[in-house]
Amino acid sequence: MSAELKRKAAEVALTHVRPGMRLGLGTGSTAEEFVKLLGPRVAAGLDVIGVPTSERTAALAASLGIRLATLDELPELDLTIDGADEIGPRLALVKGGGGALLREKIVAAASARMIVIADSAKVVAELGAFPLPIEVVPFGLEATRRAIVARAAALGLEGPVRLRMAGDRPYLTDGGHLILDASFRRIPQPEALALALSGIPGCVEHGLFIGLASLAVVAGPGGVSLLEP
Ligand SMILES: O=C(CO)[C@H](O)[C@H](O)COP(=O)(O)O
Repeated sequence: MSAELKRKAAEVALTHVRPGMRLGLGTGSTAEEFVKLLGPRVAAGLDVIGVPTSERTAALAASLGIRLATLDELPELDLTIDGADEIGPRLALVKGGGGALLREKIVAAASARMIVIADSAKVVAELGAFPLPIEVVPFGLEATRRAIVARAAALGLEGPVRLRMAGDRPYLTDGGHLILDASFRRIPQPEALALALSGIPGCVEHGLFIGLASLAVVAGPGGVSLLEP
């Protein structure tokens, strides 16, 4: 997606921000467009406080003068703005392409509302073309991977479950965990898959966000559209 489309979606999301709001700040290139637009508004006097979902977003927001807090300091948020890798029916999402899914999900769950910003290519009739990120603890990695394969086989897993790499080393999340990217191609039963993955020891969190988003702002060549669950 072009930076311009990302910015258009972010601009619409910004109209939902009110003075005094406690904001969850998402991660990824689209969420960064939102943070970049929020910075000048804060400099112009908009009083909000942000809880970042990654060290990367925290650094960007701080550089723009946005007041930040931890989720422990502000455990209830008004609104989270974040991107997504896929937006499916009823605003079920796949997230975690940027590796921040654990903090993103905790922050979204602590928010009264979550607005997803994306380009129209992220909207799909069925989730699964984007490999599902699954955050796991390093201990027992291969046993956890096999358990994921065994549980997910009946729920649409078609391809490999691969350890995400950053160059020649495993990618490490902000929480010190690893990410397995699972190639489903189709996820016909997201709720059942989410439940199955959550029950696997060693699996910290998965990238299926179900029932969390209340609005999607989708920018395409023909303009911006709003999707509700
Ligand atoms: O889930 C995420 C990070 O963990 C991102 O929101 C997702 O990967 C979309 O990123 P982008 O806006 O760069 O396409």
